[in-house]
Amino acid sequence: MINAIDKPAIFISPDYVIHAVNQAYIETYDTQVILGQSRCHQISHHSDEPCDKHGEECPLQQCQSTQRAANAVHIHSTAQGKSYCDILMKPIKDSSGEILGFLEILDAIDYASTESKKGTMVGQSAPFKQMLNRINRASQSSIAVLLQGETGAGKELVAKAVHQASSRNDKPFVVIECTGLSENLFESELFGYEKGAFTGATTSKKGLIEIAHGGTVFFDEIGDVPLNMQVKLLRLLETQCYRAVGGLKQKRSDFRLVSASHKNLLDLVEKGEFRRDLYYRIAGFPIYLPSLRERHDDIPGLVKHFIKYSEYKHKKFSVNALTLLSRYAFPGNIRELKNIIEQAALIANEDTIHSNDLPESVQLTVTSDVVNTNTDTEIVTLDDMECAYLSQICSQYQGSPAELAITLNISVRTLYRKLQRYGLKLTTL
Ligand SMILES: Nc1ncnc2c1ncn2[C@@H]1O[C@H](COP(=O)(O)OP(=O)(O)OP(=O)(O)O)[C@@H](O)[C@H]1O
Repeated sequence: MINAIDKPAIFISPDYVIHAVNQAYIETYDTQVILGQSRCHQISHHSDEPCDKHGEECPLQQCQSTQRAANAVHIHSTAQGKSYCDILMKPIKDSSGEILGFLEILDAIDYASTESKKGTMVGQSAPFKQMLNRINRASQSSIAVLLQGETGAGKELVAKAVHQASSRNDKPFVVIECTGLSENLFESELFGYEKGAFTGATTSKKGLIEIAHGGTVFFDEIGDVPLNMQVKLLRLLETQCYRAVGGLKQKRSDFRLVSASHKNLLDLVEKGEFRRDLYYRIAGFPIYLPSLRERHDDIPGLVKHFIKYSEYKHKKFSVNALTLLSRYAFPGNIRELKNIIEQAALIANEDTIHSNDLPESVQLTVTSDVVNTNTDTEIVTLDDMECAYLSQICSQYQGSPAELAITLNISVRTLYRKLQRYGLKLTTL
């Protein structure tokens, strides 16, 4: 029976011991499975302890406490290295309802990775894993997905992931940028037009909705669609039918809907700026994208990833520069991080990128953050405080090192030692 499942699968008893395994599972992992002896965590995590001892949620324990199927996203050690995996755990009961064991079915997530990998979403923080869990759930059905998150948080990348992980992945993924769409453009871009429909329409043109047939349409910044066009959009989404501009024939397109907005759409509904019926049509399955501030743990991995795929792959960030980055608030999220890394790598004269190669905005905000740190909420180390303070001075001070040393009440040698330690340079040097 287990071999009838085409994804990697095992049957385990409540003590995590594997009693049945299919070929797909054996091929996924590099550790040999000995039936009646090997435990699932030894194979998938190379660990002698269950995964909840290492900060991951154990779906087996969830299953045991709820008596129902459970799922979780884990990082597994596979034959191909570390990779994301979506786990579905189902309790198997006997005729009296007693749990005999658990069926574990695994689904590899190839659109995300823990380490830098081209074309994937990089991250390993808890909020990132929660988001992956939602993406995987959404991609298994054709429910309308609404992505909500700050600008630059990765909404387009997530929309692509939903498409890539769905059964429509061999069909088109079409992006419709809703910001700035006038009424005329809205209709001709989405629905296309017939020859002679308006001055300049010398040939007929297919609309984006027709091109997307069979695939996914991503409406980016859907909150920017003006009220009068929202009615037309709702009609399209409800019926999947439309007419090209200047055309008489009704056309139909089968597409999966993914929308995104950085604005709070429910607030817009309350203000009367977004139709309530349209909101409920697009928000079948909301996915929240955490801001970079909520996933600070992912910053070092993202830094490595962006450097690796830049022109400056040989350069590296100093520990202090990374510390400053991980303290910055990133209002522009991952897009801002990517820009900052490219700028700093370009500015750095050496192979090591130091704190004072970072844009002033990072150095200044971080300094004031650190200096103003409220000791009730977070205590920073004296080294971090000193590093942030000196980096602020370095970016602003116009005098000589000797004058600065006197002001700081330290010797010039101590000043140079500290600057070298934190990878800083005075602008006047
Ligand atoms: N997890 C991630 N790993 C690697 N790169 C990422 C990740 N998330 C986002 N990016 C990159 O960050 C940049 C911004 O992402 P994206 O355009 O998807 O954001 P957005 O939320 O759609 O932005 P906007 O709201 O401005 O449209 C892109 O270059 C994207 O490739």
